[in-house]
Amino acid sequence: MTANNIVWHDASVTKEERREKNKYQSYVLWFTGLSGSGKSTLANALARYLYESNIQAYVLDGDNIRHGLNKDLGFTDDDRKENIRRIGEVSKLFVDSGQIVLTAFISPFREDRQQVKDILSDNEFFEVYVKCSLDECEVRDPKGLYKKARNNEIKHFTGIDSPYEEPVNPAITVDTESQDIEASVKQIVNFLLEKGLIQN
Ligand SMILES: Nc1ncnc2c1ncn2[C@@H]1O[C@H](COP(=O)(O)OS(=O)(=O)O)[C@@H](OP(=O)(O)O)[C@H]1O
Ligand SMILES: Nc1ncnc2c1ncn2[C@@H]1O[C@H](COP(=O)(O)OP(=O)(O)O)[C@@H](O)[C@H]1O
Repeated sequence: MTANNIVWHDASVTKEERREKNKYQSYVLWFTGLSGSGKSTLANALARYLYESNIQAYVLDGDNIRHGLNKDLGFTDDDRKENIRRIGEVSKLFVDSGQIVLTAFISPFREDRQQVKDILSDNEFFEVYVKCSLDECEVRDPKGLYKKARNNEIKHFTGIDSPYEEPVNPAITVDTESQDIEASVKQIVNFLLEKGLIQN
């Protein structure tokens, strides 16, 4: 059921004022990739780098959000869609509050990622494709989930019996098979500097 009789209330402090005071823009870096590709590792390494540069960034991570806000959702296509829709809305609130948001969700469907982009303004959504082959992710298997999926102990596992749609035109592609964590963080930081999304 949808609610009636609700009226938007304008905020007394605007997004632009918050950005002005912070001295940096607010936006979403949307990390997407297979389980084990390195989304959480890179988002957290970048958050640490930004924090030490006096820039507030907050990581929203699939595993963590599924313990709370989205604990009612599983891994069917519809549940993943709803997962990403909610995270998109939460990210939008963070951006409105002047924060940089680093999201680390598999977000396997192009359409769902596009929908998040569509609810944000220009220069508020940057897709970061964390590229890593399924073979390498299976070797890493940091949580032992691929092993379980191969043994049929987990159904609908991304890359095994559930699809992953690669980004078509991501803002950044970090190849975590050919470069180390530090090099990927540097690549993203360089992108942010070039775009004027952070200052030196
Ligand atoms: N069936 C299945 N498929 C994929 N992943 C699974 C599954 N079951 C549990 N997990 C664990 O949940 C993490 C993915 O959650 P996400 O919210 O990022 O997934 S999605 O965006 O809704 O597809 C994922 O975390 P990451 O490894 O960090 O990606 C897994 O640890
Ligand atoms: N070059 C690399 N870049 C990122 N992670 C790497 C790299 N090489 C090895 N790893 C390891 O791969 C694992 C990736 O796990 P994680 O960050 O949880 O991935 P995801 O969030 O995509 O599931 C971590 O254990 C990390 O240390």
